[in-house]
Amino acid sequence: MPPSPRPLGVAPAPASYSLNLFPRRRCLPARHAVSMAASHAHDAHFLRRAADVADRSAGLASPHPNFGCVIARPQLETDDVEAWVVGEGYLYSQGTPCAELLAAEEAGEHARGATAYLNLEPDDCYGNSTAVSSLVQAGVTRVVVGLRHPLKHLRGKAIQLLRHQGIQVDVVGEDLQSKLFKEALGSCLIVNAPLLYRAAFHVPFSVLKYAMTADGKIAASTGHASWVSGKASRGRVFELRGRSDAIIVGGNTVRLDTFTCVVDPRLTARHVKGGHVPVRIVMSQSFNLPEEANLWNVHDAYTIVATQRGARRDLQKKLAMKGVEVVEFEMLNPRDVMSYCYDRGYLSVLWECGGTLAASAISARVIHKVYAFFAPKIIGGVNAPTPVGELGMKQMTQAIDLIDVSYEQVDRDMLMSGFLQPIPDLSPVIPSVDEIPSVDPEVSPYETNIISFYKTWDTFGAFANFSPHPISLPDENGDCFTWPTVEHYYQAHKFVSVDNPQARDIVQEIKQARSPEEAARIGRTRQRELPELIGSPRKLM
Ligand SMILES: NC(=O)C1=CN([C@@H]2O[C@H](COP(=O)(O)OP(=O)(O)OC[C@H]3O[C@@H](n4cnc5c(N)ncnc54)[C@H](OP(=O)(O)O)[C@@H]3O)[C@@H](O)[C@H]2O)C=CC1
Ligand SMILES: Nc1c(N[C@@H]2O[C@H](COP(=O)(O)O)[C@@H](O)[C@H]2O)[nH]c(=O)[nH]c1=O
Repeated sequence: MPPSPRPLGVAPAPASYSLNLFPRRRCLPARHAVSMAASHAHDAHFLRRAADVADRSAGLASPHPNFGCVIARPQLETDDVEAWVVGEGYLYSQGTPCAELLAAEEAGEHARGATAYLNLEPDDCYGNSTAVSSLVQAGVTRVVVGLRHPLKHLRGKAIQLLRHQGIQVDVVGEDLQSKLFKEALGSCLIVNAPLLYRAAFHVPFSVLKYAMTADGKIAASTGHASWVSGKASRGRVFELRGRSDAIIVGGNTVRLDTFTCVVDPRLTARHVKGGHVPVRIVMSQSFNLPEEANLWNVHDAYTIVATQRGARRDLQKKLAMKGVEVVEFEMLNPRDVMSYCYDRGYLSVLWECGGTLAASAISARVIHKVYAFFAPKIIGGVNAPTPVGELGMKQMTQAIDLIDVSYEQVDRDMLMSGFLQPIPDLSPVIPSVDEIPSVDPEVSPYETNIISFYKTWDTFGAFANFSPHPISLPDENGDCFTWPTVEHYYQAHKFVSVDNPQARDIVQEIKQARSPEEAARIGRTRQRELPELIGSPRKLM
C-alpha cells in the first residue's frame, strides 16, 4: 500500500541539499532583481525551456505525461538569461523522482525567492504531493504553469495547493495573457500532445511516417524500398519509434519487405541501447503472412498481429508458438485497433504502413500528425506505391491541410511534419469515478463502490503496478526489503524461486531498475531469453 501522503511542506530534504558557501553564480537579493513577473518575455523563454526539458523523457515516461521544471532567478550582472537558470529537471520515467524535486535539488539555496516554470501542472495524484512540497521546501516564491492538467480529477489540485502555501501561481492563458506566450504554449501542448489527444479522443496519439522520393513514391514498382531516405533520416525514425508505445505496419509491407526487399522489417528503435522498446503491430485481414520474419522474433520486441476473426488459424497457432500475440477483430479497421490500443494504455502510436493502410487510417480520422521525409531521388514507375492510397477526394480543394507545419533538413533529405488535427485544448472532461452515475445513469450506486484503475494517473492509480510507490516486504530469508514499485517486485518474483546464480543476478538487476518500465522490460526480456529460470509459482506471502 502506498505510504501515507507526506504532510505538505515536508518534502524529503533534497539529497544534495546543502548551504552553498561558494555560490556558482552571485545572486543579488530579490529587492534588486528584475521582477520576473514584469518580464513576460523571460517567462515565455523559461516556459519554453521547461517544455524542451520535459521532452527528454518522451517515450520513457509513458503513460505518464512529460514533465519539465526550470527554476530561474534574475541576475542583473548578466543579460544572458540562460545564466539565470539555477536548476532544472524532468520526470525520467514512471516511479522516478519528479521534475520539481530534481530541479529544487540542483538549485539548492538559489531557489529561494526564485520562479519555477512548469510545462504542465504537476499530477500530484493520490495524495503524493512531492512536486508541490519540493517547490515549497526550496523556497520558490512564484510558479508559472503552461497547461493545467488535462485529467479532470487532477486538474487544478496542485495549483490550489501551491497557492494555499502562499506561492504566486501564474497560469498561461489565465493570469498571463500576452501573445508572447503563444510559442511557449505551443511547446507545452506539443510535448504532451499524446496525453492530450488520448484524453480528448480516447485513442492514442497517432503519427503517420513515410519516406518519399522527389517523384512521390515510397517504393519501386516492384515494392523494393530500401532505401528511400538516408541513414540520418532513418536515425530520426528510430527516435520517433523510441517515443512511441506501438508501431503499426500493414500486411502488404510485411510481405513485400520480407519477400522482395530482403529488408525483413524489424521496426525497432535501434538508436540507443536499453531504450524504450515499442510494441510492433501488424494489421492483416487475410493473415497471409510469412511464417518466418524478423517481426516474429519477440526477443527483439513484443509483436501483435491484428487480424480478422478466423483468418488462417493454422498460421495463427504457429506464430503464437513463437510468442506472437494474435488479436482477432470482427471487422479489422484502424478505429477499432486504436480503441484496442487505448484500452491497453498506449499514449502514442507510429504508423509505418504503406499507402493502402495509411489511407484507411486517415479516412478513419485516427491519424493526428504526419512526418514526411522527402528524398532527393527519382524512381519513376507507373505502379510504384505512393504514401497515401484512395481517400475518395476528387478535387484538390478537398485536400486536408496540415497545420503547425515544420520543415527541417536531415542530411540530404527534407523532413516536413504537421498536424492533421489541432492539438485539443484542455477542456476534455474525463469524468472521475464518483461522477460516473451522473454520466451513466445505468450505473447503480452499488457498482460505484467498485474501484477501477489501469493507469497510474487514474483516480485509484496508486494501486497500479507502475505507481511510484515503494513497498516493503520480507524476502525469502525473512529480511525486509523495500521494492521501488510493485512492478519491480512482480517481475523479480518470476525468478526468485529458482536456486540458480543467473536467476539471482536477474533479481538483482530488476531491483536496480530505474523505473517500473525498465523493470518490466528486463523481466520480460529475461523471461523470453531464459524460460528455464522462471520458477513455479509458489506462495509468496
Ligand atoms: N518508404 C516508406 O516510408 C514506406 C514504404 N513502404 C512500402 O509500401 C509498400 C506497401 O504498401 P501497401 O501495399 O499500401 O501496403 P500497406 O503497408 O498499406 O498494407 C496494406 C495491407 O494492410 C492490411 N490491412 C489491414 N486492415 C486494413 C484496412 N482497414 N485497410 C487497408 N489495409 C488493411 C491488409 O493486409 P492483408 O492484405 O494482409 O489483409 C492490406 O493489404 C511496400 O513496398 C513497402 O516497402 C511501406 C511503409 C513505409
Ligand atoms: N523504406 C523506408 C522505410 N520503410 C519502413 O521502415 C520499415 C523497415 O524498418 P526497419 O525494419 O526498422 O529497418 C519498413 O517495414 C517500412 O515500414 N522507412 C523509412 O523511414 N525510410 C525508408 O526508406
